[in-house]
Amino acid sequence: MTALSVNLNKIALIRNSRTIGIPSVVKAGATCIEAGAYGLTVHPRPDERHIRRHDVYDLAELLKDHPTIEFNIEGNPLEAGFMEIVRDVKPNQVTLVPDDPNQFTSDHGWDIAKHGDTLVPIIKDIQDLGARVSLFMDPDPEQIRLIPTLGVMEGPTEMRIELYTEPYATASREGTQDELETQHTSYAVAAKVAKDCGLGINAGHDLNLENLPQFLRIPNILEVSIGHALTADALMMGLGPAVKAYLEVISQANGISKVNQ
Ligand SMILES: CC(=O)[C@@H](O)[C@H](O)COP(=O)(O)O
Ligand SMILES: NCC(=O)COP(=O)(O)O
Repeated sequence: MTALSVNLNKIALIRNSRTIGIPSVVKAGATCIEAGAYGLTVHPRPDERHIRRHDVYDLAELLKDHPTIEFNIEGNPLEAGFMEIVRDVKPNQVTLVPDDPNQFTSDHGWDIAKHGDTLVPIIKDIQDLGARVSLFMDPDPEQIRLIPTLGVMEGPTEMRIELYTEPYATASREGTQDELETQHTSYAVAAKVAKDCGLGINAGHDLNLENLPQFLRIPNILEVSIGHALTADALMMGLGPAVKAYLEVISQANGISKVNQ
């Protein structure tokens, strides 16, 4: 069953637009847990435009009362302060994302050929903390095939990739049927290559209630992390009902994908 990790970035973004602390990121996290989310995701960016450093520690405190709920922290490990937060919090998963500090949003995966050697000691440090490492990747088989050559597959924790799904989501929203099928096929091929390399497969960015069913026909997607669209849906239906709506779509899609596996 594909796990749903709810990204709380946009709750924090709304919270930051006033100085009175609402909506509470911690209360939103608790609501997601109550609704059945498998995990919580945060992306503390250097400019703290949404998730602030204290949010990460506050959520870590909440999750001490919920030991089965996974905590996924995303970010660029080469940015100052990120690894300090990871070492302090020791999350279940760390998703490494090659974002520049002033990027509007995440919009590309790692170039393993160029940065793989730099990532190796970072990956090993994170694995030594007991956390799973997920590398944010474009659906590029050649790049994905380079990951096992880094010597990080034999560590104490599972190695995963997170497929950056914005191109698929954009094709689903505004592309032709051929463009959508082409994108979907590229992700299916990338997922197969990752599976054959022994990598676990996560996915995220611009996934929503409309584009998830088709995407999850790709087998072996272990986790989707969703925040922007889920928060928009929550403004209309409530956060708890929105989480439940995503869980329902995922469980139905998984039922379909089981047939294809
Ligand atoms: C890595 C990724 O695709 C998202 O998790 C990212 O956190 C989105 O960042 P913003 O919420 O700042 O757009
Ligand atoms: N890794 C993707 C994520 O956490 C949320 O992305 P989005 O749903 O906000 O686009």
